[in-house]
Amino acid sequence: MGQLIEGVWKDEWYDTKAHGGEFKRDTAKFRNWVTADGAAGPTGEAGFAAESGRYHLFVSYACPWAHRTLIFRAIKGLADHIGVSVVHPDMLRDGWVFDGDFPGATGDQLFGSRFLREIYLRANPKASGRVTVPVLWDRERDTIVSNESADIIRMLNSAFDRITGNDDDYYPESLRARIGQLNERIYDSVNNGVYKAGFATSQQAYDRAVAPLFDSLEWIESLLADHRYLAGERLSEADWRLFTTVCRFDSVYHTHFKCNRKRIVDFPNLWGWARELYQWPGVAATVRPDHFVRHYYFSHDMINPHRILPIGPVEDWTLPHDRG
Ligand SMILES: N[C@@H](CCC(=O)N[C@@H](CS)C(=O)NCC(=O)O)C(=O)O
Repeated sequence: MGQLIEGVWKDEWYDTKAHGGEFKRDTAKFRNWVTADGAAGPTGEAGFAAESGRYHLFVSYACPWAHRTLIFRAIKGLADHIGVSVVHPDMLRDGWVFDGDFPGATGDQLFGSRFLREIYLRANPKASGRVTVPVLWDRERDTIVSNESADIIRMLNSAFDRITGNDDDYYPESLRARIGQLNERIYDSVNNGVYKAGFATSQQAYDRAVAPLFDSLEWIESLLADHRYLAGERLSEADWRLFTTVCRFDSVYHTHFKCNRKRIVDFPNLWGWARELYQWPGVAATVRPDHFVRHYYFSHDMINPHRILPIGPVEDWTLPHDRG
């Protein structure tokens, strides 16, 4: 675990001391957009046109942010157009590595690198900052398009539609304002909230994270009592962004990050909604408990010093979801 400083790897854990024991997530540094015609997107440079075979994703099956991009690749019919390299689930002194000795870890399919940081240094030999997944790589310009999952899923939602013929829209114009409101609260209190609770190094920082987390889960439970999906009757980006945290919750966050006031299975609407999304065509194959259980319990030895992986829980995600 570490970061790049002016192109040099420094092995260090998150600095929570600077913020009263609180974990602060870094902002992503590469923020270009793939667009249908290569015009510039909301941030970054122009020149990244959607083309089959041109782009590649570097991901971890363990990571909820990377998981979003794998889901969009699956549900938007992009598997034949965007390649994938999957890192090893253990993230230790060297950060993410490409060892292939774990089922589903593919190694670096483009360059045969050992470390993910080599991909960042290829894009910018003087790169500084955390070396995170997901990374969307451009094989033509030999650089990183983006390392921000929130942006990558919006690109995958629409930029390749002419190539795939799949125009399913998870960010429709009419729901954008509502999706924005949902994302804001859910990102801060749930997606990132579990990390703020789990990485807290003071009681106060933990308390400040865990109360809003469960308030938000109760609020989501009530939304899902009245509507099939978060933004109403239509499945949207907001649902997929929440799903990647929810599918890790009972097996990882509940125990390892001490988010244990309740489990997902204790919220009937949320649990049914989660099973429906899990059962959505193409999605189950992107959910890899073997990677996420191993990653969290093994990599974070400051939380779990003996690196013992837990036996449970046993939950059946294939049960009928009863949401239709
Ligand atoms: N803003 C990024 C966050 C990605 C992120 O933090 N990924 C984690 C894995 S879950 C990571 O790679 N962490 C490595 C590190 O912080 O050194 C996104 O959503 O794409």
